[in-house]
Amino acid sequence: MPTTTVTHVIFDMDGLLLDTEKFYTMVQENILAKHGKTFDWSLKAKMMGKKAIEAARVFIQETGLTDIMTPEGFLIEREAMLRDLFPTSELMPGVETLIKHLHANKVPICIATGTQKFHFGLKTQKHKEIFSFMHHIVTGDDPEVKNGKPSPDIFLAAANRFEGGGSIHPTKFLVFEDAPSGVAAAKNAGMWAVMVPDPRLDVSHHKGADQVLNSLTDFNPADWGLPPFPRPFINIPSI
Ligand SMILES: O=P(O)(O)OC[C@@H](O)CO
Ligand SMILES: [Mg+2]
Repeated sequence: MPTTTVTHVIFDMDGLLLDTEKFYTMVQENILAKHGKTFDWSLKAKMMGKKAIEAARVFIQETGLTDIMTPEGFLIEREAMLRDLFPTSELMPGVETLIKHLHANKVPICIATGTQKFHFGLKTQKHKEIFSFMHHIVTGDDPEVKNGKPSPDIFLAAANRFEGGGSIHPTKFLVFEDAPSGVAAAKNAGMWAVMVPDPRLDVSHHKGADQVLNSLTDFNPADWGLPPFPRPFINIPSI
C-alpha cells in the first residue's frame, strides 16, 4: 500500500456501506431456479457494481436465457422481488464509526453508487442520519454517468461535485469498493481503491485494489494520511 495522503473519500454503497448484495443474490437465484439454472459467484462477480441494465445484460447472456426473457423483463421481475427487501437494508460492520469519524474531522465524503436514485431512497430510509453526512450522492441513473462501472464516469462525476472538485488531483481521492468493476472504475479514474470484498469472491478479483480488507472495521485512516481514530481511552486509576 503506497504511503500517500488523501483528502477526499468516495464510498460505493451496495455491498460496501449496505448489506444489500445478498438481496440481489437471493432474488437472482430464485429467478434462475425457475428455469432449472443455478446462480454462482463467478456470475455475481461480473454483475455486481454495474448499472442495472448492464448487469441484466450480463445475467441474460451468461445464463443462456436470451430466448426466454429480455434484460428489461429480468429487471421488472427482479425489482418486484427487491422492492420489499430494500427498506430492510442494514449497514455493513464499521460503517457508522468510520463515517461519523470522517464527518467529525471534516473530511469531505460522498457516495457513488450504480443503483438508481429510486432504489437509493428505499435502501437508505432506515439510515438517514448516516447518509446525511455525505456531501453529495451520485447514482447510476445520473445523466453524467454515461457508462457504469468499470468506466470511470461515476467516480469522476463524484469527484467534480466536491467544492473545488475539478481542480483536485485524482490521487487525492480514496474510493471504498466491494466489487471488481468498482475497483477497476476507481483505478480508471486515477484514484486509490480500498476493496472490502465478500469472502466468497475469488481472490483473483482482488487485483487492482491498493488495499484489501476483510471488513471496514479493519480500516486505519492514518494509513492514508486521514485523521486517526482517537486512541482508546484507558482509564488507569491513579495509584
Ligand atoms: O455501485 P453499488 O453501490 O455497489 O451498486 C451496485 C448495485 O447496482 C448492485 O450491484
Ligand atoms: Mg458495491
